[in-house]
Amino acid sequence: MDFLNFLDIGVTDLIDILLVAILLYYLYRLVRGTVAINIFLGIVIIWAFWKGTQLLDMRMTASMVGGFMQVGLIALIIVFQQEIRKFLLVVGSTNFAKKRRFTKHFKFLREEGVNTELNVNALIRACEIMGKNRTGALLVIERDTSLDFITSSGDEMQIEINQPILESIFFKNSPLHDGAAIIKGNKIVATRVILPVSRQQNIPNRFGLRHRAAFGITERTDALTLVVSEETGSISYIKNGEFVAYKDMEELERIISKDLNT
Ligand SMILES: Nc1ncnc2c1ncn2[C@@H]1O[C@H](COP(=O)(O)OP(=O)(O)OP(=O)(O)O)[C@@H](O)[C@H]1O
Repeated sequence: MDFLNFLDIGVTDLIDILLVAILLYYLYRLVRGTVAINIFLGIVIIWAFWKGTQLLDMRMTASMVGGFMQVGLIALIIVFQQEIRKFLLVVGSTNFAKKRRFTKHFKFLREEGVNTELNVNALIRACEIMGKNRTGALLVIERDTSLDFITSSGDEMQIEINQPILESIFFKNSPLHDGAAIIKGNKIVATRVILPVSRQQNIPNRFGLRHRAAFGITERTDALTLVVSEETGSISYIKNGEFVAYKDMEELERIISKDLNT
């Protein structure tokens, strides 16, 4: 029963399997909810098939699929270019000082004097009023990936969030209304920020640059965005380069609060 040799498993093999499982899980989290998930699943299936043919010593099939897998590596880098970028950006710019679970044990890492809890209710109420008044708005909420690399394109500031402040920033005649506002903790840290625009083909044409900019930043980072349409007054919640569906404002508030705590 030579082919069952692979069942002879040691401690290092177990650690090896565990590490691969963790890596696959994080890869899955990165591509979850995007079109890349289908490509990712396809690759996992082909890889499992390849390993299966190798274990069963089916040499011809294994060498054919193996050849495909080797070329596939280059294709993979091209196909997952966005996700690899996002992954490296997340690894390179993670705000460890903001990680709640982390800072719970290491108080010295907390930002001094900063109320890090975002007032989601004020944010939602402001969006609701702006929607009713047909005031366009683009709000980007920072999570673990630092957004410092884009805030410099706008006007940096430190304003505690409340409903009237948000409304006055995006008021049509306000000098600050253009572009995006960046939210960090419970503060607006920049306004008039220019975001990278998404080149996704499947965004319907009725959505213009404001929405494309929201898609763009959430494709590249783990930020959350709220877009109030000037044209229709509708409020879109965009995360991971996708619209997130919600029934009413109460549900939206719950979803955002949950997303901020995971
Ligand atoms: N790259 C960008 N980064 C940040 N804000 C942007 C960007 N591009 C456009 N905007 C904002 O979007 C506004 C233009 O919105 P546009 O009408 O093209 O978008 P839309 O998605 O159709 O939104 P609406 O439904 O409000 O009309 C600009 O005035 C500007 O404030």
